[in-house]
Formats: sequence, C-alpha cells, structure tokens
Amino acid sequence: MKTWLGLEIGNSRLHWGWFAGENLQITWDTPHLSRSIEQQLAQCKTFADLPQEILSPIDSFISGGAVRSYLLPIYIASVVPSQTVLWQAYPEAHVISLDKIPLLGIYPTLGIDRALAVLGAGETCGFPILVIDAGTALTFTGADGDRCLVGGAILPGLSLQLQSLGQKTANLPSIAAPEILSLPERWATNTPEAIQSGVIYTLIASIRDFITAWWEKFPDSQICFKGGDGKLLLEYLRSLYPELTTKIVYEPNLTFWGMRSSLQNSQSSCLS
Ligand SMILES: Nc1ncnc2c1ncn2[C@@H]1O[C@H](COP(=O)(O)OP(=O)(O)OP(=O)(O)O)[C@@H](O)[C@H]1O
Ligand SMILES: CC(C)(CO)[C@@H](O)C(=O)NCCC(=O)O
Ligand SMILES: [K+]
Repeated sequence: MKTWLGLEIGNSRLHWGWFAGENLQITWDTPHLSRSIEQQLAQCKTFADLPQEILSPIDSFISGGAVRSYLLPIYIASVVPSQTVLWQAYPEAHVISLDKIPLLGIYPTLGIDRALAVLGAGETCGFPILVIDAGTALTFTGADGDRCLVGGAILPGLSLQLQSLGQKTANLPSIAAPEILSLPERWATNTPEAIQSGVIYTLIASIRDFITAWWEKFPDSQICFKGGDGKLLLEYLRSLYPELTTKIVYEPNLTFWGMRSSLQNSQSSCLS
C-alpha cells in the first residue's frame, strides 16, 4: 500500500493527512510556509528532508520508519495561490484541480476545498448532502442525489467576524474565538460579551436558516460540519435547537475523504 500525504491549504493554516493507501492514519495542522522555504522544498530527496516545522508534530508517529528514506507524494488542495506556488518546487507535489472532481454542475471558480468536502461527505454519508465548513470563511455547499452541485453560500467565519469588528472600530476590542468558552448571554451588559452574543447568535441563526431551507428541498439529507470552528458551532446549535440536530454530524476530515475518492477516480493505480 502506497503512503501519501494529503495537504489542504486553507486561508488560516495547512491541514495534513497521512494515508496508507485508502486509510487515513493521522492528521495534523501547521502554519502557512514562508517564501524562504522554497529552496528547501526543491532540494528534498527524501521525506526526512521536509521542513522540520511540517514534520515535528508527527515525529513519534514516523520514528525510524522506512518512509523516511524516499520522497512521499503530496496531493494538494489549495485555496491560497501564494502557498500553492511554493510547492511547485517539491518534486512529488500534485495539485488537485476541479476537473478531477466527479461532481456535476461545478462552476469554474468554486473552491477546491468545498468541492472535495462535498464529494467526501456524499461518498461517505450518501447524496444528497450539505456541508457546512466553519473555517476562515464559513461556507455552505450542497449537492443533490445525482451528485450535482446545488450551490451554497459564503460568509465571514467566526474569527474573521470577531477580528474585523475589533479592527474597523475605535472602541471595540478584538476578541479571539478561543475566548468564547460557553454560549454567551444573549442580552449582554458588557462590551466583550455583547460582541460574542451578536456574532454567535447571528451565526447560529444563519446556520439554522440554511439548514431549514436545505431540508425543505431535501428532507432526508444528511448534513456534515467541518472546519476549525465546526465543533463549537454545532455544539451551540445543538444546545439551542436539540430537535434540529438529528442527521447532523461533525466530521473534520471530509476534504481528505474527497481527495481519496478523486484519486481513486482519476488514477486507480496511485493508491494501491
Ligand atoms: N490552532 C488554531 N489555529 C488557527 N485557527 C484555529 C485553531 N483552532 C481553532 N481555530 C479556529 O479555526 C478557524 C479556522 O478554521 P480552519 O483551520 O478550518 O480554516 P482554514 O482551513 O485555514 O481556512 P479556510 O476557510 O480557507 O478553509 C478560525 O476561525 C479559528 O477560530
Ligand atoms: C470560500 C473559501 C475561501 C473557503 O475556504 C474557498 O472555498 C474559496 O476560495 N472559494 C472560491 C469561491 C467559491 O467557492 O465560490
Ligand atoms: K481574497
């Protein structure tokens, strides 16, 4: 079974997945790479030559393994062109493009992360499917029972909403998402809590509205959450609307599952 790496390049950070053939073994996140790393990527002869900042989170997982002695293929799904170009230097980099995605009705500028996530979710949970990705941007992406893209929506994600309020106003502090430890009071009586209330309750209300609208079209559809804030937002949605959250799951690895299917689809030899 071939070992390969999946790399999802998001707007905030890099998400890595280690595969043995079709099996996802371990996932981890690292910061975006700086331009100075290009030279090092170009000169990689073995897996162990990859920058330490990428490998250190999985050091104990790969210690002493034979995989260190050759170059692993890296399949890349990126929505950040300036990060994608850095990888052109790496000899075994394969950038996944929209034309490799076995879904109908895709529009040319659709994010590859959205296409792969909806494919991965549909392949695993069945079509029709709605994916809610709570990342830097929060996206809704739906596909019908014929694997045809229905469409979706894009809005600023949790951290981006909090940051932009802090940056574009004189009196409001920038609040970080990790500071929101529990569902805030709706009728807040201090500034930080008022911001938390405004952002969280309107995010949950929009998510609920999109879910309701989706189930009007596709009443039996499964819904999957992913993304850095997906777990938190689903938890708050559940606590406010317990009746709503049957048929909704949190699954952080949808994009990797989508990569696996698109590779199986395009070149069946590359996974076996
Ligand atoms: N360690 C972390 N570093 C950065 N963001 C984090 C971290 N843990 C949780 N988050 C949350 O994750 C969100 C970013 O989500 P995620 O990492 O899925 O985005 P991304 O994949 O980089 O961006 P994109 O929207 O382009 O997919 C931020 O809004 C932040 O609140
Ligand atoms: C919306 C994001 C930023 C979410 O990561 C990404 O999927 C993207 O850059 N999309 C391109 C525009 C679109 O999907 O219609
Ligand atoms: K942009």
